[in-house]
Amino acid sequence: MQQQFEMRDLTRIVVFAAIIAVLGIPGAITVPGGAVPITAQTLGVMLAGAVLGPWRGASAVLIFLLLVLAGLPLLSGGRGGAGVFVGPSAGFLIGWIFGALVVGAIVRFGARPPVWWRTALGCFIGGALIVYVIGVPVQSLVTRLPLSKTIVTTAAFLPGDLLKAVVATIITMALWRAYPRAFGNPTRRVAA
Ligand SMILES: O=C(O)CCCC[C@@H]1SC[C@@H]2NC(=O)N[C@@H]21
Repeated sequence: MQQQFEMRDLTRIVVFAAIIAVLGIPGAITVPGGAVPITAQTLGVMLAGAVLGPWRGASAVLIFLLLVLAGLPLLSGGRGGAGVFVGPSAGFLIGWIFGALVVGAIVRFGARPPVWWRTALGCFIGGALIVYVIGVPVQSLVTRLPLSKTIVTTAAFLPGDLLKAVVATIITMALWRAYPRAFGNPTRRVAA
């Protein structure tokens, strides 16, 4: 029964879709020579997977992206609409769905409570590497920049994405201690 989808799950999913949107408010950092910006929204993708688990986390990202597709200006810098899904960021945006899925799978592997090092590893592998694996080839195709050169521009994302994985880990561990219900159907509580 634990896997049953509840109304509260939908609420959690919508809350995390909103968190991803809010993280777009500070805007983006343009990478010199790169067509894809640095954005805090990947922190929201990591948190969605780490806190909600793979499927609910990916659903939060999917809802966010559907709202963007519908034209809501929810991407950093107030962008939205179908155009972003055929632009240089397209693969990264689709990669966010799989990224959240992988973050959640790694963090949730072996059940709860979340373990800090696996949370950090999951956030970095899912929230950064998996996103790059899908995003970089698409960026290369769209911009017609050789793959090797596109990979070089991707290095600019690494420091920020590492930092975001650390921040996502700290928030996830703190949230588990303070409010395990956020994770949905907690079966075990950690000692304070
Ligand atoms: O708003 C956009 O158009 C950008 C979406 C994709 C940004 C990618 S996701 C991985 C990497 N880390 C970042 O901070 N930016 C890129």
